[in-house]
Amino acid sequence: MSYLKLSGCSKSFDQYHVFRNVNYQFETGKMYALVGPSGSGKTTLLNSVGRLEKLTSGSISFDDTDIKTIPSLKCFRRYIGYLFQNYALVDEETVAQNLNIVKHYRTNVLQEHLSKYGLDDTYLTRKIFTLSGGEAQRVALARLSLQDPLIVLADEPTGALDHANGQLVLDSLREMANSGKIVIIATHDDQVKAAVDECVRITDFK
Ligand SMILES: Nc1ncnc2c1ncn2[C@@H]1O[C@H](COP(=O)(O)OP(=O)(O)OP(=O)(O)O)[C@@H](O)[C@H]1O
Repeated sequence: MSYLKLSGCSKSFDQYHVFRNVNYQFETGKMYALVGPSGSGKTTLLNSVGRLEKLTSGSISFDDTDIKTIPSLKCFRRYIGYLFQNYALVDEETVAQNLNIVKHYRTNVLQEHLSKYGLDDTYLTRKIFTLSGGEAQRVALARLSLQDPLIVLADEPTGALDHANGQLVLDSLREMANSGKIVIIATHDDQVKAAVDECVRITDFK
């Protein structure tokens, strides 16, 4: 089993302390919800793990490797995958172009990953702006599945979806956890809280 370990993590913006001295260990194969009131620092903590934010102090390691020592490209290809509330897809481009954004895959590989999320071949040439929110999030899941990262960071991934599409996202994230990934979901959604193995309350660290 592998671990993502947060040791003495603190983050401030100027004089404002978002979180202080966070110590926590996430395990592979588990799904976690990061919960707390609006503005409590969930996104900031998630982005610190994902190296989109720099910690003010402390460290984050995967097993014995400090994640900030991993070369950026390797980190974003192999270690960190993201799922966002707003999908983070390029609206004016096709589904295939969005799936090929990091690396070019053969069409049958794209089809295989789309079909896992209930999207048939006709979606490959659809532009993102023609998709529903639920379909767009399935494309984002297919992109994540192609990337196959060790750690999945999801920021309110069900926030813009109805219950059925939210459940599809949660079932897909559960499958990723079962395949040995660490899945961390920043959320306010009770549906997510009910689906995870552990709820990590960010206010407990303050
Ligand atoms: N780049 C920044 N500069 C200054 N302050 C920031 C910055 N990013 C976030 N903050 C502040 O840090 C605090 C935590 O924000 P964050 O988005 O992490 O909270 P959150 O718990 O994810 O909130 P929500 O549930 O509303 O999404 C907020 O007060 C926010 O204004």
